[in-house]
Amino acid sequence: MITPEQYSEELYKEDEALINVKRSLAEAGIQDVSVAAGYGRLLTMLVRMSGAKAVLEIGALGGYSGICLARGFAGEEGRLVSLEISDVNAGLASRNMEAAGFGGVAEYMIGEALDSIEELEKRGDRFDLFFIDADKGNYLNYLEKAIALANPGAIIVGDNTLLRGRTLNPDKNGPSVKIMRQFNEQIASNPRLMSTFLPAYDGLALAIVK
Ligand SMILES: C[S@@+](CC[C@H](N)C(=O)[O-])C[C@H]1O[C@@H](n2cnc3c(N)ncnc32)[C@H](O)[C@@H]1O
Repeated sequence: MITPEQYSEELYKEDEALINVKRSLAEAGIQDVSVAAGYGRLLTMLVRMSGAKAVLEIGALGGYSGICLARGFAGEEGRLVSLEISDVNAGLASRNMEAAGFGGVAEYMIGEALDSIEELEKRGDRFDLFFIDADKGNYLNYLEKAIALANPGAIIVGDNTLLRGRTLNPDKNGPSVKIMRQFNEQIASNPRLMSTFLPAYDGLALAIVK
């Protein structure tokens, strides 16, 4: 028997641009922790369905999710700001975005994401969709900042909310696990959010800022 995730991936094969991201990560010796294929497709659909024009991605890696997000923009109006601590990763993501036909769509801000967010706050930038996918220890901070930078009705997506099962395991209580549980609880109970939790792959939190 195959898993539901494998079945989904049989139905929807990754295309050349996304395969290229994976190939480039392997060639650079960088661990591939790109968003799962099915959730990448979901990101495209969320951007398209919501009509988001300004998207903030926290964690670029090789540009897999960046391509998925940019694919959701209808026409040429969309703008992606991507926060990445590694200049090597940001360079790779930028090249892969360009190869996928999205050159110039993304602005990469290199450094600690929280510092870059401070800069965005100073610039007065606001966003329609957030994809949180960087260091797990800052997920609660990223959630707080996303709510602060959200346009009304903005979508917040958080990846890896199950931490490969550690979130569910009462014997696992490391700092990232504790923060991820708090993040999931905040997403579920914050009165400013309408939300749900998708348990496929490594878990995905999905919320709308009311
Ligand atoms: C899970 S990967 C992102 C995957 C990417 N969103 C995708 O699906 O293609 C996490 C990325 O966050 C970056 N990162 C980790 N800590 C960070 C921080 N404090 N500030 C900014 N970026 C960070 C890592 O360098 C890595 O590239």
